[in-house]
Amino acid sequence: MGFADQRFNVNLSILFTELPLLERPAAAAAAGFTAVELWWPWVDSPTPDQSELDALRKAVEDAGVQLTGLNFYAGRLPGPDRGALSIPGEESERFRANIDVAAGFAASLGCTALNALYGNRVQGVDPAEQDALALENLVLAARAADRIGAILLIEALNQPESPAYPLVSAPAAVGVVDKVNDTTGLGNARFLMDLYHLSMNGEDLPQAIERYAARTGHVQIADNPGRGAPGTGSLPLEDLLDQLNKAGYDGWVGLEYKPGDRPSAEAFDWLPR
Ligand SMILES: O=C(O)C(=O)CO
Repeated sequence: MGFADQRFNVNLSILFTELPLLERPAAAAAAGFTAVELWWPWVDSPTPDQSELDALRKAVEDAGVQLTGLNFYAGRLPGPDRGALSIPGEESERFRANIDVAAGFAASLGCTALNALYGNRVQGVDPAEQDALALENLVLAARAADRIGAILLIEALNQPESPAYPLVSAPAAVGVVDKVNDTTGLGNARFLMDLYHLSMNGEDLPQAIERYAARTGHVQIADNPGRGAPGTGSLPLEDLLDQLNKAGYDGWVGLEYKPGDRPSAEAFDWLPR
């Protein structure tokens, strides 16, 4: 086993961002990838014009790549926000308005994984109120995902870079996964295991894999320190992915790292060809 045995997809919201959005799918294809994933690309709009959705769909189709993952609207990301679904008021409404738009767009491209970022804590708002709202919205999202045959992903981020985000450990995110599944009875909520975020939180990665591989619906990687390509830091990513495979995870592994001081197309030299 090793990197050559993994199915990697490129995250087009962190790699190839030097290119306009509509050029990124073709750039990923030119770099040899068959699959891509995206954060919600319209940070100011949960409900963009149909023409914008159509243009992105065409760019993905024309490039001949599969969209394997899509984040729901998450506020300004990149930027200070980390999701909208637990933020009372306008942001929650924007998330709700986005649910069917994101699910419809995913379905139109055969994408079967939707990632719902939880949202930051808001000063002056009771965390219990935010958690209750989050559960309501995640249930709506899980049902929408189920209607298109998709899973709903819930991700742990890292505390140093996302200090107001409450899900900063694998157990915290998996706890939410379990609550959503218990409420819907659908079983389609899954953990998004981002090894970079977990390592930034100081988690024991082999132990997290052993405990949570069976509830993991998607994996993302970057090296640590630096959130760069594998080999630029000190994480034993090849071994960790092997361990995930042995534990039964055979899904996509998202490359969600920064290319560094080079064009993204040159940031894949660690990959065996
Ligand atoms: O914000 C991040 O780092 C993410 O991984 C979003 O999916």
